[in-house]
Amino acid sequence: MTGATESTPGRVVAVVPVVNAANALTALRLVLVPVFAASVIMSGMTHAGWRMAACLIFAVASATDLVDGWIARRFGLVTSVGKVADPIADKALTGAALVLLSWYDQLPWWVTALILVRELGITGLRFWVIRHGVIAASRGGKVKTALQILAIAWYLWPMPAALAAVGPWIMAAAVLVTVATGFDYIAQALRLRRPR
Ligand SMILES: O=P(O)(O)OC[C@H](O)CO
Repeated sequence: MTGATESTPGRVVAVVPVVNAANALTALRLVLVPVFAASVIMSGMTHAGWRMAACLIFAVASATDLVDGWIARRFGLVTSVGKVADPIADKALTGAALVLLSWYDQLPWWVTALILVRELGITGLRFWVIRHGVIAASRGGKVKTALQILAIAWYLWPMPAALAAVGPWIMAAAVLVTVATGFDYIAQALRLRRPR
């Protein structure tokens, strides 16, 4: 699909189509969430084969997070819809994974609750300031998502106890960055809402 070009007196504004490859990958990530959840449920976190399948689906869905951002920047397909939808798709995927891990007693509920409160709160914050500007994912936000993905994949993949014991440490790092970047976004939102 090609982008249209819109002219206004004195300036030319390129209009990027909302239906583009980058946003399609974001949508694919959302579609993979129930497929991933079904495979975790099939595993009951006890069946090694289903756990591996769940982990691989989770990895593919997470990889779309890297690729959609790269495509959007490389081919000039950055849209406001994409900037808002991308973090929402990430949160749907990691949120589903965290809830399922807690449901199957792999992760304390307070960890899942803390991360979900931050993720849903920041999504709400993005809509609260949307009239003033878009809060795009920051570098810290991307590090946070990468840590969450690594930690979740670690919990999902069946492995010997000595290796599995590393998982909580990765999750602890993810929690710290999740909270710290949450405060950073709050500061950004307050700056955007400040009367000029
Ligand atoms: O920390 P957030 O809410 O900006 O989310 C970051 C995104 O998940 C990165 O793709």
